[in-house]
Amino acid sequence: MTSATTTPNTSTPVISTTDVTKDFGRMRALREVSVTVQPGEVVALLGRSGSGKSTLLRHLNGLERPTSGAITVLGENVTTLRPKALRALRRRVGIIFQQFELVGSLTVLENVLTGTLSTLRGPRLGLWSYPRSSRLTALGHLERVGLLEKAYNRADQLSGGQQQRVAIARALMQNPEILLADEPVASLDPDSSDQVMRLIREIAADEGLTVICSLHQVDLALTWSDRVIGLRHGEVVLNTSTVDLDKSQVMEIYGRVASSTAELTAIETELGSIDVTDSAVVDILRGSPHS
Ligand SMILES: Nc1ncnc2c1ncn2[C@@H]1O[C@H](COP(=O)(O)OP(=O)(O)OP(=O)(O)O)[C@@H](O)[C@H]1O
Repeated sequence: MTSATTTPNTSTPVISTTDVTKDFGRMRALREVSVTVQPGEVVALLGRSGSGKSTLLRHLNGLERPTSGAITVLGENVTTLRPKALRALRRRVGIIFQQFELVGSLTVLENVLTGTLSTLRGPRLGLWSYPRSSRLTALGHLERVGLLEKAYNRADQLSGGQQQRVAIARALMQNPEILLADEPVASLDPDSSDQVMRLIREIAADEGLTVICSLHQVDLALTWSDRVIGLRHGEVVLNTSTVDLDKSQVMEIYGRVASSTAELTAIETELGSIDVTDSAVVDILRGSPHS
């Protein structure tokens, strides 16, 4: 695992976007997004469905190209990289998804091993086609995520939370310096969501891994991240250290930028229920100047 020693924990950001705008036809998905992420930070990307979270994450490993603006990841200008250099960069950036993307008919161990495919020559078929060192590393990662005893089970026999932990182990096979997590707990129940977020947080701390994780839930963002970047209609409306925030403040910011009471209600429903005894929130709900 690459640690913070190879990506020095200085003020040089590992990720930096400058005025990134993305249009899909006439649909503007990102609006002049400028954010930086420091080495070892765990950042939550918070926003409703359609606010641009996945689009921003996809720009960070070059799966999308911005319409305008600049993106630097691990010192590389992602927007101008040639395919070979982009593949090399992607090996340094692990990614996990809401739907885990495991092969259900394969064993858990084989699924983890597929995380090495980008570094091995030729196709692999079956456990024994992988080098012994890779198999040992994969078993180590399974132990790290608490699933060593499931190594030889079929992946589709595992619960959703367990499958996401397998996906994390698979991402670790790349020795990533950055982990992008696209709604990693959106399909999970609250307990499993907490377990997965705790695991991501622990691995980030142990390995100096930088994490950007998109989430819908304010509670999870505040509990497990160092900083929350809030998106609304593709625009950054919040970019604040978690220690400086509580849930009502997040909702207040979303309330201030909501264009109508109906939008605020929808935001509130989607980002999580709020304590209506909180005076700031009650003020917004009662007398929104935007309604
Ligand atoms: N390839 C695409 N072509 C056209 N429109 C797209 C494309 N990808 C995303 N969009 C649009 O861009 C906007 C932002 O989408 P995005 O998936 O980034 O949002 P999100 O915040 O990740 O949402 P969710 O939480 O539902 O995943 C949406 O309106 C979406 O429909």
